[in-house]
Amino acid sequence: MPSLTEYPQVAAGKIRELYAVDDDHLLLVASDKISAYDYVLPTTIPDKGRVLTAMSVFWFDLLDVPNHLVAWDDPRIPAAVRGRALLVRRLAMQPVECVARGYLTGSGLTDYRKTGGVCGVPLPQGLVEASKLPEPIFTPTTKAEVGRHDEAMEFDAVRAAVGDELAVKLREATLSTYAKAAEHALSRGMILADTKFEFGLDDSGEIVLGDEVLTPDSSRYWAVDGYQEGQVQPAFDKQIVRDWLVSAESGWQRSSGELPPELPEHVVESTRSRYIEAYERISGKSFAEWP
Ligand SMILES: N#Cc1c(N)ncnc1-c1cnn(CCN2CCOCC2)c1
Repeated sequence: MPSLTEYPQVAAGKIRELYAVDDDHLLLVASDKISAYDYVLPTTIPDKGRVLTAMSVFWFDLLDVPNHLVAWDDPRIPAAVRGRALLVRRLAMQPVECVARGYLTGSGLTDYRKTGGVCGVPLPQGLVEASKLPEPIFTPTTKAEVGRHDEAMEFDAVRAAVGDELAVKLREATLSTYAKAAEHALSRGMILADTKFEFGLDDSGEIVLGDEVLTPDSSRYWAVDGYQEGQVQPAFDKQIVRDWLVSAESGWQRSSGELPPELPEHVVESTRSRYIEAYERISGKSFAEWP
């Protein structure tokens, strides 16, 4: 069994790293780190990396779309990261974050209030926080460098970046995959408000779904119970952390620019439970069965 140190690191984000296994394979490793308010918090959430990896594996298996997953249990995966690592095939990743939105919130709502649409896609008047959109929309962004925000792209910018034909294929793949996932999530009592996919091309030029998929880090999940148009919905996974950080108990001021403090044990444990609950509700499986 190899050690992770044998694999050169080829990319790293706030929460995950990517290593080269060989010319054709990479290892996508999820940590237990958690971010909130654009900070990576000093406290980790035990098992978060394993839960989110298990969710990606579930979705790759459920969705009938070509994807980069080779294995999650393979001799090439070091024991130290087994269960929170995906062995994937190397793709030519496209320079677009492929976002699908079924509901209006966050930066999409901000764009709508300024322009009447999102990423140049016109929407009906009268929509409010958390409104369900008449149909899901493709609202791509750039892939910003670590520490910077992704920037909204209109469809013409996607066409300029990847060409007309591939732009259309990315939009279709994004919306069809979102629709399948949102339908399943709803059947499990969860609203998939929006999600971000990353696609690459394989050697035959086929579009292949990459990165992590449909995790609470790449998606907004809301519980159907309690959904209320017109108000900010609690994030299924991170709301406990967000609320504690802005509560008097934390002693932290978001506007201070200071790093957030360590999380108390009760917030860590509740948040761990929420990630596990999200996985078990979506997959119908027990997390205890994950390696
Ligand atoms: N997945 C995948 C993949 C692939 N299958 N083939 C080639 N490149 C990539 C790749 C390279 N960077 N990213 C962005 C996601 N990164 C994850 C780690 O953390 C940083 C962000 C994906």
